[in-house]
Amino acid sequence: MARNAQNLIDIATNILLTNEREHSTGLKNLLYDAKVAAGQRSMLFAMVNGAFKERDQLFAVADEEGLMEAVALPPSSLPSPLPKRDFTELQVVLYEALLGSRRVRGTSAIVDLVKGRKASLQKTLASRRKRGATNKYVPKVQMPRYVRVNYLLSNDVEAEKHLNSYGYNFVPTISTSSDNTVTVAKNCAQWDPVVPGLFSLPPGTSMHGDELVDSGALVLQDRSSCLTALALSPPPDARCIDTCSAPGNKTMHVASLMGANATGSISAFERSHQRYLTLERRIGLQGGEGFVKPVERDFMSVDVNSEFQDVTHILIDPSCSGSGLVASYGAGTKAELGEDENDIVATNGVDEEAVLELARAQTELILHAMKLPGATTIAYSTCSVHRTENEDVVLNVLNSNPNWECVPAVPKWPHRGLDIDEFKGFASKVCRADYEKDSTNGFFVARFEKKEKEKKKEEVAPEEVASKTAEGEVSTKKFTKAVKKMVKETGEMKVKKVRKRLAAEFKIDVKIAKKRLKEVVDASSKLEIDGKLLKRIT
Ligand SMILES: C[S@@+](CC[C@H](N)C(=O)[O-])C[C@H]1O[C@@H](n2cnc3c(N)ncnc32)[C@H](O)[C@@H]1O
Repeated sequence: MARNAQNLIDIATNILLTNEREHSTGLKNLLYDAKVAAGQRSMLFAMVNGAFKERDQLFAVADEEGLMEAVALPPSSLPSPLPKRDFTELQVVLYEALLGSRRVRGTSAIVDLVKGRKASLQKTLASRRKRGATNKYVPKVQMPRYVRVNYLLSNDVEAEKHLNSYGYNFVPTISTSSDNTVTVAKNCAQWDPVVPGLFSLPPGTSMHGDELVDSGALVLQDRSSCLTALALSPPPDARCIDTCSAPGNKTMHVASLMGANATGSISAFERSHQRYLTLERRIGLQGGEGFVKPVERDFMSVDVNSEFQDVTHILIDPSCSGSGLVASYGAGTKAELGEDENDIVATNGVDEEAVLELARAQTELILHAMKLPGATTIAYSTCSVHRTENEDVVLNVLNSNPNWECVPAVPKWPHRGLDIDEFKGFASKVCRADYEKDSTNGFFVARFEKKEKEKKKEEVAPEEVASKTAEGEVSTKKFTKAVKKMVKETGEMKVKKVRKRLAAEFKIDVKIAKKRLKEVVDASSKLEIDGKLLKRIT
């Protein structure tokens, strides 16, 4: 009996672990595939779904009871990978003991632990409910304090001197391709091995009121959040768009990478008025005025046939579920930490519909950006760990637009996409970040590039771009070329016939063709060879 019960707990634990490993939002398939006796299937469904839904509540109770520590005492005060299996089994057993069948059966050490404390755990749960305690469980995460040097206003030497004056010594960073974690000792600082211009300080270091932070020369930004601008890395003369900018951490990181002598520009879109105001302020504070232009507008409203035709590089960091945010920083205010960079729509507890809706909007943003004729490079990121918002989005985009490909983003970053068969075409090219492996929030980044042959097709002269009109989006240069060709091929022709042929070729109204033809002829100084002929036909 106890063995059967333990078997069910083990199956439930494995399902939850697989679900987490594959960053899937659906448990249904895993439950259907489980090998259990017919009579046990409904018990398994209830156990897995209940433990999954009530995770925060259960862990919060366990934490108050000191059970989290009892399951796995970290070897020191430093963050250490938690033995995931034990915690997941604890989640299942707690569910059964407190909310499910209310019985604790099984043979494992976790079952014994919960059995011994059942009465006390029940009391804690009841008291939490009575005092209306939130059911959110925030893991005690100790993350280094990350600081980025803003190269528009400062440099690494100045930053080092500044930190030295506070008693911090820069020490060499120990990092290998297999260990990308960051551990900073007391009074030490270290440059990031992957992200240029980013340094880390010990967890809990408050930078509140720091002179260089207040002046915008130093920016408090999480390590993972720096990967997007790095994946884009536009040259200093690039024309860029950030489609989802506020509060501007990634926009201003792109600006910093382009440098103080950049000749390009960044149009920073933001659709929320409140957040736009923050963006505008931060662009000013961090030295982006003139070069970085805030645009209070929904990026989806951009007419890709007539606006921003010369934009080559696009950053897309859209609203997401925020499921990767694990950091519970020790000190510092929200604004100080730049936490409000994340526009979180659905948090834990995974609302599958909400996540699918986000993924739809994320896909549309990328596909819309790809329509800009000059676009060659796109960096896409989320602070979500769900494949729905990450690899699935990349796959959908690549299937919908074969003119673009996924290319390696930040090759130095050791952790790549989910190793699942359907993603094998690009999994090694995208980056994933994870608290346990990279000492940062959960994050995802992909870089898309337009395929070479498509770039050539789209190459258009600047004067041609400027002459595009809403009247069928026909450029004067293309139109003139077509008229010349037509006249050369056919010799004299009735004007009506010319108009009709042009209208058909450019898929425009005959009236517009007439107007455009007149424009071409009026400006026909360059059409001298055919001038006579053209005058006649008009
Ligand atoms: C995740 S946050 C961006 C964080 C920002 N990239 C940073 O690093 O500071 C997403 C932001 O994009 C905005 N947004 C979402 N969809 C948008 C759209 N279609 N056009 C313009 N802004 C959008 C949201 O209002 C929100 O402020």
